Amino acid sequence: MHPKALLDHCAALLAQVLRFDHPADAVVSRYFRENRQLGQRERATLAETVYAVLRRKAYFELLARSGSGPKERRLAILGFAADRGLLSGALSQQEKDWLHSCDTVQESELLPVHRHNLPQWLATELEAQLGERFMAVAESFLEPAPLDIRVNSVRAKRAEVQKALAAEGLVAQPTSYSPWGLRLQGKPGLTRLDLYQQGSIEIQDEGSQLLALLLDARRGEMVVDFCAGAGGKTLAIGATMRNTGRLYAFDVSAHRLENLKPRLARSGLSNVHPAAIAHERDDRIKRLAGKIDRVLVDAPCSGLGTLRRNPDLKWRQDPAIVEEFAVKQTAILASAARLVKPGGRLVYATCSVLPMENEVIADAFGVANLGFRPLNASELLTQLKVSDAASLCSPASGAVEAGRYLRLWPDLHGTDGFFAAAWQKL
Ligand SMILES: C[S@@+](CC[C@H](N)C(=O)[O-])C[C@H]1O[C@@H](n2cnc3c(N)ncnc32)[C@H](O)[C@@H]1O
Repeated sequence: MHPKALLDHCAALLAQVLRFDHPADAVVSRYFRENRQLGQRERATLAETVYAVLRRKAYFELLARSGSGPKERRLAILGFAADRGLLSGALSQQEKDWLHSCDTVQESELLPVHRHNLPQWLATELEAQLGERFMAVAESFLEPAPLDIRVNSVRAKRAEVQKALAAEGLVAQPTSYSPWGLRLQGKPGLTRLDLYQQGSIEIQDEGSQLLALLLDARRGEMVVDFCAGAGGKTLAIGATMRNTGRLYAFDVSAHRLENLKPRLARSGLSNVHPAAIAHERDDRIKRLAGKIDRVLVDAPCSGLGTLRRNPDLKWRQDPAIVEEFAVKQTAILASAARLVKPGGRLVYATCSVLPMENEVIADAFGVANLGFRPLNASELLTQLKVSDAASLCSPASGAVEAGRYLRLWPDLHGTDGFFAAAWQKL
């Protein structure tokens, strides 16, 4: 495809994505379905251009104030995710001169908003929480996430998978904290590999793997993954149970649970029982009350810990939506807690970085549920032989002891932003 046509596609797709009426990945997929003539490379350039613009939208909009032509085209030029030579072939002389002048802008001259590229409400929240670390965290969210896989311990060993990947010419290193993880160099396609087709690997951020690890589900237990979705954590939990016991995968979205089925088939797990529930007080939940050894609540949340992958979220969420999530999270956690039997473990987790969806929910649950003993995440992970577990957890704050909560950050741990709290039912 001629670079001019490719740039036109980028601008057209950006115009759709920047309406923010649907998630960016859904808009991109729809655009690809509607434009079947686009090849693999062109699709990659289009998607990466859109994501580059979403990441640095505030900065690019500043640059786009100068220049001429439709705004989406200017943004697409700034974010264009292929080499400059190719881009040049698509630009007028005036656009080339404008782009050259944009290249000379010094970072030191920029206002904070043009460096952190966050909406003001979110910048304020994060700055209040992070103080001097704020800009480092914000900048870490501007980088694309690495590609992590989880080795399915029911099917294979991590070292074997690393070797098998090497035989395919793929470089992968063991992850720093998760015992099952490998981090790939670059972003190779993995789904065509036998390793993937035969269920030895799943694509999963290292942070997600650590949440499943924290539940520490054992052989023969009764376990519930309350918000299982497409089952990323379900599969990891099922493997820690060595394919024994009974693992219920609940979700209100039957559609998401459908997406678990092919993954389940590949994984070789036969201990997983997916079931759609109407809501968190569903009769099915009532019947299991007090019977479950371990319950994971991977709660619906703003997703603001995943901005490296979903940069549109920062422009689509707002404080009112976060407030709604907090209400939902409180209700789901309270219902899920009823499942846990005495001596059993409850884990509450999110992929949000906002205290309102994390510490505030967990602290309030603790105050209202004295029958649940808070567990120290750092101690649990140390027992599970995670190296330097204390560095993955929150420092002491107010009445809360150091290490109480798991708190993952891209700048510190190279994972998405995650939170988790654990309790034991007395
Ligand atoms: C963070 S996602 C889960 C991701 C999944 N655990 C994984 O690892 O891939 C949250 C899920 O909660 C589900 N959900 C929302 N409200 C719920 C409720 N009241 N009860 C159970 N699940 C709910 C959503 O459908 C969504 O799939």
